[in-house]
Amino acid sequence: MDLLDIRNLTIEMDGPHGRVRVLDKVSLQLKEGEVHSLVGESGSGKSLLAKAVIGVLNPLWDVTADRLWWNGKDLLAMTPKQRRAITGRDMAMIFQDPLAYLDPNATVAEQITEAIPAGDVTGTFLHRRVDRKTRVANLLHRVGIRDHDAIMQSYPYELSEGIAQKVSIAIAIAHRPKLLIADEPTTAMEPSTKEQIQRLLGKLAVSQNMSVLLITQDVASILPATQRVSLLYCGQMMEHGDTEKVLERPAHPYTDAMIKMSLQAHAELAPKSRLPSLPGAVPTLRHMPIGCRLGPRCPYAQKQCVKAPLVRHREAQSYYCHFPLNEPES
Ligand SMILES: Nc1ncnc2c1ncn2[C@@H]1O[C@H](COP(=O)(O)OP(=O)(O)OP(=O)(O)O)[C@@H](O)[C@H]1O
Repeated sequence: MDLLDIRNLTIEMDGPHGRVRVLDKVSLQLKEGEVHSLVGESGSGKSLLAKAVIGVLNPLWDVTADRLWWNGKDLLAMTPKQRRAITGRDMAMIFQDPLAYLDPNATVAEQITEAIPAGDVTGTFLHRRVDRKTRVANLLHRVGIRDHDAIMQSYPYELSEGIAQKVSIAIAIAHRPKLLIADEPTTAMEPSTKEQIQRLLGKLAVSQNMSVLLITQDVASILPATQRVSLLYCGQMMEHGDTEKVLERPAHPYTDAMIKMSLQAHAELAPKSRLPSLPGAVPTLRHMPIGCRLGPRCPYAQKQCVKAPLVRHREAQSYYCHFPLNEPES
């Protein structure tokens, strides 16, 4: 059974110019212990999808789904209190700018201690104090911080960006969540730190049997750890599947373009060379194309694309496209 099972999730909201559909029948499944990357350009709906999972969407928006299940339970049928209980116990989230989320006035040790569930620490006052300190040290060790004595006493402003993100991960995993949502956790970091954090998330997924939903705009940045990948464009799912398969033989023109853009961005570009991006611009919410929303920008689009494509499968890949690329020769 999937830990998270989302089928045809749609989110609509009323804006000044009428009703807009910000997520359009999006499906995504997440298994226990899997690192799953959710990739898409800015405004594609990645954060909204994450917010729908943790249940913090504006209550005035219309949220419908054939299925929004957590561990076999229907999240949409729950009361806000029941959902908060599940989110608080089973889920955690980290963000792009860890320093903005850490308390500037408390030491690392104080902040991690606060995140350790009270029931985990028992015994006499003295015993609890020693136990807490050991647990904090263990958590720092688990996120790859060796010099934990010095880091424990530090305030956030004394930490490098990479260490601060590791501390925020230590805080997030202190209550042993089943799902960690990492919303662009390495976006502004330098490449070596980026890779360290990505590998750490991959290692933690295995050692804690924790699923990670890794949200990013850059398809190349997911490589070190992720097993499955989903690509969102303008609130529609374009393709998802086994990361290696999807990146080696993308079926959707959007995936293909994202991979090429990313590879070029990471390569040494000759001066004045053009990035191979899609023509045109991302449409605004008011002017969403009908059918496949990539249509007007897609080099392979034909008349048929004004009808939203149904999901199609090949091996460990699923995609939503009438004219897929890299079809196996028959
Ligand atoms: N509170 C809101 N009110 C109105 N529109 C919103 C709101 N939150 C998000 N949107 C719109 O929904 C769409 C998806 O937004 P979302 O934040 O999920 O994108 P994203 O893929 O996470 O982008 P980024 O990578 O920039 O964070 C965008 O067009 C955004 O303008």
